[in-house]
Amino acid sequence: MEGVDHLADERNKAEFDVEEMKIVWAGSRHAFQVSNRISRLVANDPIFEKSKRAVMSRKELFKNTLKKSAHAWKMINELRLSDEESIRFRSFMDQPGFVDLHWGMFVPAIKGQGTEEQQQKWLPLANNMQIIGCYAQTELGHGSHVQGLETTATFDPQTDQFIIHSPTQTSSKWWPGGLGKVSTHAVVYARLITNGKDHGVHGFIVQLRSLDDHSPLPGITVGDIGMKFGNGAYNSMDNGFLKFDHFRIPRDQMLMRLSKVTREGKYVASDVPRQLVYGTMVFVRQSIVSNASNALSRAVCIATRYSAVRRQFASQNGGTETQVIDYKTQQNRLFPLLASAYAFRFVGEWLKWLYTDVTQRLEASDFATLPEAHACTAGLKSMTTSATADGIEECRKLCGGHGYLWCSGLPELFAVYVPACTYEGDNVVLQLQVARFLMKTVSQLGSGKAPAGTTEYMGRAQHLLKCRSSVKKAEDWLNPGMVLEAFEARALRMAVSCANNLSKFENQEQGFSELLADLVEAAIAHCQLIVVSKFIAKIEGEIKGKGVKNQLKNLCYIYALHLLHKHLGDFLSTDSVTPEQASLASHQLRSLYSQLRPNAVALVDAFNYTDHYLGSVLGRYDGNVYPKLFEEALKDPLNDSVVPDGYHEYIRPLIKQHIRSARL
Ligand SMILES: CCCCC/C=C/C(=O)SCCNC(=O)CCNC(=O)[C@H](O)C(C)(C)COP(=O)(O)OP(=O)(O)OC[C@H]1O[C@@H](n2cnc3c(N)ncnc32)[C@H](O)[C@@H]1OP(=O)(O)O
Ligand SMILES: Cc1cc2nc3c(=O)[nH]c(=O)nc-3n(C[C@H](O)[C@H](O)[C@H](O)COP(=O)(O)OP(=O)(O)OC[C@H]3O[C@@H](n4cnc5c(N)ncnc54)[C@H](O)[C@@H]3O)c2cc1C
Repeated sequence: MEGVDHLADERNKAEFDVEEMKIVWAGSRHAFQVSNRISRLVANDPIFEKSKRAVMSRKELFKNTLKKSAHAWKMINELRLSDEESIRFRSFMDQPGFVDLHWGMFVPAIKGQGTEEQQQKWLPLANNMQIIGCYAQTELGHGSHVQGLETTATFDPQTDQFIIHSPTQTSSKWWPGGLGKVSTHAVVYARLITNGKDHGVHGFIVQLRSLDDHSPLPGITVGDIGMKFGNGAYNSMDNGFLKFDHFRIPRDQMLMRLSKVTREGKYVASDVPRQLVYGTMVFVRQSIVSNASNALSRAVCIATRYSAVRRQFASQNGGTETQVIDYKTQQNRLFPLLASAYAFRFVGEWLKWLYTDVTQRLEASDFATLPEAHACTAGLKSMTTSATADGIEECRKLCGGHGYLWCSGLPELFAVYVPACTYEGDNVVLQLQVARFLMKTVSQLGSGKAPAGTTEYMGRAQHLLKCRSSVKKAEDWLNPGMVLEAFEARALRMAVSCANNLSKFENQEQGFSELLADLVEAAIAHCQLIVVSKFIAKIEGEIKGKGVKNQLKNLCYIYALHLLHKHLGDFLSTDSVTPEQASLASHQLRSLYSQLRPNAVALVDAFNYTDHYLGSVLGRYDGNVYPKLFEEALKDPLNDSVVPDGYHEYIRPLIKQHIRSARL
């Protein structure tokens, strides 16, 4: 029934102040107010309607994205939205497109790697969208191995220009978002060659298309790489290819904040670490962690509301059928995902802080925390995106058959989200960066250099390598110190075990490649410890609102104990817990599920998502699922006519043939 809240009973059960939880989720009262206002602004504008994406052709979808992006830009200007509001606006628009790369990578690359002069020249143009840019790093032959890029930028002292060239087919740029059909400019990563010497990969601002008629400039071959996974979904994005044929750019279009080429062609490296050329990726990886909590919370919101609406099988006393959310199996799959959404939110907040901190330090020429910032952004990007992609698919299954319907919102969410496990660094490749960092830290233990930041616990190796968990009863698993100690012992012991195994190899690189799988496991254990510890830090801080802290505590321990259960092999094999303690953890987890159950719907309401943003019949705020499923079905183009197109050509002849042969 229209106007009736089918989830009202669920909402009445909540034991906490949902409005205060909304503020905790948003990060601050101000952030909540911005999100709340902007999400409704987008939802109420018919231009941003998105339910027909699945039945649009690629060209229609692409044009629809252009239309939405242009309309969004007009509104952002007319309403004079701040940067923060504009970011929220684009995110609630919820349609991947070239603007994501323009604002998300092109502009940050110029800010991070351009000199003051270059910023003054290019940023006003980019900020007014008089030029549109993308980030062209990956090539057909190399994505992960950035040092293996083949595109060359050879300095020509005669003309004071760089000649950008794609010497092989595999050197063609391949994948950059926004490149295929829209971008007028790109930050292109190419091997810098001066006086015949290869100085490795550097960034260059390159104009690709005419600003008059949008045609590619002479020497540029550019286009879209074709359809990607899923209908609709990420196909709104024009991921592109790009080939250069001795294309010339002025010398001052090399991004020269980190190193320079003089008029004479002399390469001048500054004293900052060369890895800063990867700075844009660090920035984006950091933002991907918060995005993971957005995507996972959307899926969890849909699955939770629907699990409360959906009923299967009579209850034991023969009354109404059981809400599927009451099955312990459903809770065991759903509630850890709900907890993960909150966990990723808080670790994302912390990572943002870490990123801001390292940026300020770099500006003051303090590079000490750069390796940790790289390891944290890489590892947490990897861990949270993998868990989120798996979590969205789990939410689809939690919704049974209807989860497979496009209008559940879950197939598209999955299709759009899953490449996050690959872009901005393949998730395995990134964990190996964490592993390198951990191995280095372990090798320095005892050298007098105390590990700091997220590896501070390694400085307590003497204790952590020997200690036995003191958990004796199920409630002990609600003790933050005991939980942290188990996670620290597991992470440290896995890292030390890898380091010991590595030391058995004469050649460290060979040892590393033999032990890759174990190293990735150790890196994941370290990242999980970070997430657990940041969640615990959150619940130990000041939190307002009736019952809010209590709910967050439950979620925190569900997150931690579910991880313990899932990776029990690690915890047992490292002697970080005993089988008895593991069984107490499972007992505690079940109790936490029961405590969470009455609050489940309210906890997803706290995400404050509009029905527009959720884009799901199953996740509707009012829970009015069944009539709306029918409405959606009737909107399908196949239902435009009762007798389908093709009946006379293909169905009728079959049936008639059958009748004729039956008569024989
Ligand atoms: C808005 C969302 C839309 C998203 C659209 C998507 C966009 C993209 O996908 S853009 C392309 C993204 N591409 C990647 O992420 C490529 C992944 N590969 C890499 O980042 C690197 O090549 C690498 C980290 C895997 C390896 O780097 P490399 O220098 O070739 O090799 P080393 O292993 O020898 O590293 C040397 C040294 O530098 C440290 N390091 C590496 N990266 C960074 C960094 N970003 N910041 C700081 N330090 C870094 C590395 O750990 C090594 O340190 P040491 O062991 O101490 O020598
Ligand atoms: C949707 C999407 C958008 C993208 N947008 C952009 C963009 O805007 N700009 C841009 O420049 N790029 C972009 N990319 C490219 C992206 O960054 C790369 O695809 C990514 O970095 C992975 O590199 P790869 O494709 O070379 O994978 P590969 O490295 O070829 O990975 C293949 C397999 O090999 C494994 N592997 C590779 N190296 C190692 C190793 N050393 N040890 C162990 N295993 C290894 C990986 O784990 C993986 O299983 C995008 C990609 C996608 C899918």
